Amino acid sequence: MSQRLLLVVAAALKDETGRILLAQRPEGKQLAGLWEFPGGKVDPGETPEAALARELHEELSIVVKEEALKPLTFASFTYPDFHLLMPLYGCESWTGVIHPREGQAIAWVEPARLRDYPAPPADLPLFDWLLEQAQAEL
Ligand SMILES: Nc1nc2c([nH]c(=O)n2[C@H]2C[C@H](O)[C@@H](COP(=O)(O)OP(=O)(O)OP(=O)(O)O)O2)c(=O)[nH]1
Repeated sequence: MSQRLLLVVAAALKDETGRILLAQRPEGKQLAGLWEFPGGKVDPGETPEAALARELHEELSIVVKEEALKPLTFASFTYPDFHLLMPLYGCESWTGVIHPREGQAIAWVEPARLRDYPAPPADLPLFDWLLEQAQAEL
């Protein structure tokens, strides 16, 4: 069976203490209520980095330079309607103050606590990857 491949870009925004920003998917969206990385679909003709900078501005009102987006790892996960391919970029610098613009709750989460937040299944290996990285940095 062939499945639609959906390219979604996501960011692990990291603060000075190593915490990662999660955002709760707003009501009415697919997977509502689950905690995820900010990001979204790459539009036709858009690079992944441009798409992620755009989404971060739309969702959180911050400005991120594409050079500040560091490729980390990716998720590849089959949902009922599509196959998700989601590169995860790290980002430690931006301008502006984080302000959720779509009514979504946000949380700064220590890597060891990421698994406490109900999340889309595609994200769970990414949570584990971030924890391993944080532990390796100690
Ligand atoms: N942004 C984001 N999406 C994720 C994550 N994990 C995960 O499975 N997804 C899925 C949920 C959605 O099916 C898809 C992203 O779609 P989206 O609805 O957030 O993208 P978007 O903002 O461009 O959507 P739209 O409402 O403008 O159509 O990827 C994640 O950590 N972050």
